[in-house]
Amino acid sequence: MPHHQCSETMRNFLQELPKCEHHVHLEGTLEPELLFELAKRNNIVLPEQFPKSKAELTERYNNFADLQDFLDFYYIGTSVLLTEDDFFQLAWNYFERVAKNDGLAHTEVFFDPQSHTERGVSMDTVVKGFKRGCEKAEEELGISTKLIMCLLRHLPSSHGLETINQAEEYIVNGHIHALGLDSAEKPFPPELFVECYEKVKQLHGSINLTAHAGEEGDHTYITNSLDLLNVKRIDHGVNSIQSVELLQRLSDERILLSVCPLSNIKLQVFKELTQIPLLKFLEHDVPFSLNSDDPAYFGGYILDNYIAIHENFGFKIEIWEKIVKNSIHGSWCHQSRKDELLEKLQKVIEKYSVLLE
Ligand code: HPA
Ligand SMILES: [Zn+2]
Repeated sequence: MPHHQCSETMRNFLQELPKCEHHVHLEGTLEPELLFELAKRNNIVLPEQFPKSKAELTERYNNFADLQDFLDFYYIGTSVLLTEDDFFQLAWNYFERVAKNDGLAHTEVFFDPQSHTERGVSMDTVVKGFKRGCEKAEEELGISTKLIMCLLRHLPSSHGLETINQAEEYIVNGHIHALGLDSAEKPFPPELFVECYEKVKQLHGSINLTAHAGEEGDHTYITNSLDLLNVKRIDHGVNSIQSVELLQRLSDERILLSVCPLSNIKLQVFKELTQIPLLKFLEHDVPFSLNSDDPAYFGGYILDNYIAIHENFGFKIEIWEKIVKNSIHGSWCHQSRKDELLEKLQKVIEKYSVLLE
C-alpha cells in the first residue's frame, strides 16, 4: 500500500518537471489494441494459446512470473510489426502520448532489430520507421530523442556482429546513437558480447554504450559490463546494492542507473516499490533516472512511474530536483539541450517551491 498521497499539486509538479527517459523499449510500447490491429492488418497468426481479447491480454500482463515469462509475450508482440509504417506508428504513438500526457522532455529509446530481422524484416525498414517517428516528434512535439540499438543476449554474439554490420550506415552517420544489450540476462553474461562492443566502437569512436545489467543478474554483471564492455550507463542496475565498492564506483564515475520501478514490480524483482534501493543510491550519491521500460506491458508510462515513487517514498521537492538534474546530466544530448532543460527545471522548482510548502 502506498504511504504518501500524491496531491493534485504534486501530480502537476511531477508532470511539469522536464523529465528524461533513458530506458524504454519501443517494442515495449505496443499497446494490446495496436497489437491486435496490426496482427489483423498484417495477417499474422498469433499462437493458439495467446489471449484473444484486449481484456484477457491485459489481465495476463498482470501476472508475469519473471523476466523470461514477460519476454515470451514481448517477442510474440514484436512479431506483428512488418512495414516501415508499423514501426513509425508504434514510435509516434509513444512520443505523442508521453510528450502530451507525461511532460516528457527528452527520451533515449531502445529497439531490438534482431527480433525483426530474424523474421525477414530488413534493418532499413525498422530504422527508417523509427527514425521517421523520432524526427516528427522533434519537429511537432518539441521533445528530443536518441535511438539506441540493443543486441539480444539470447542470440549468439556472431548474430550480434552481423546485426552491427547490417546497421553500419546508421552507426557511422549517428542515426543510431548508442548500443545496448537486453533480453534474458542471467544465462547470458556481458563477457559474451565483448567483440560486439569493440566492433561498434571501431565503426564510430564516440558512440555511446550501455547494457542491461543487475536486474536479475548479480552485481558482477554490472562490474563486468563496465570493465569488459566499457559501458558508461547501466540499465536497471538495482543489484549494485550488493557491493558497497561498486556503489562508490558508480558515484565516482557518474555512471547513471536507468531504474524502472513498475517493471521491477511486474517482473517480481522486488515485492514492494519501497524495496527499490533509491535511498541507498541517494545516500551514496549514485545517479539514477526513473523509467518505464515496457509501459504497454507493465501498466504505466513515465509519469506513472514518478507518481508511484512519490506515493511510496514521499520525496521532498529537493530530492525530485536532484533526480531530474541527474537525469539531465546523464542524458546523451548536446550540452545546449541540457542547459535548456536545466533552465526549465529551475523554473518549475521556483513555481512549486511555494505551492508545495
Ligand atoms: O526489462 C527488460 N530486460 C531485459 N530485456 C528486455 N527487453 C525488453 N525489456 C527488457
Ligand atoms: Zn529494459
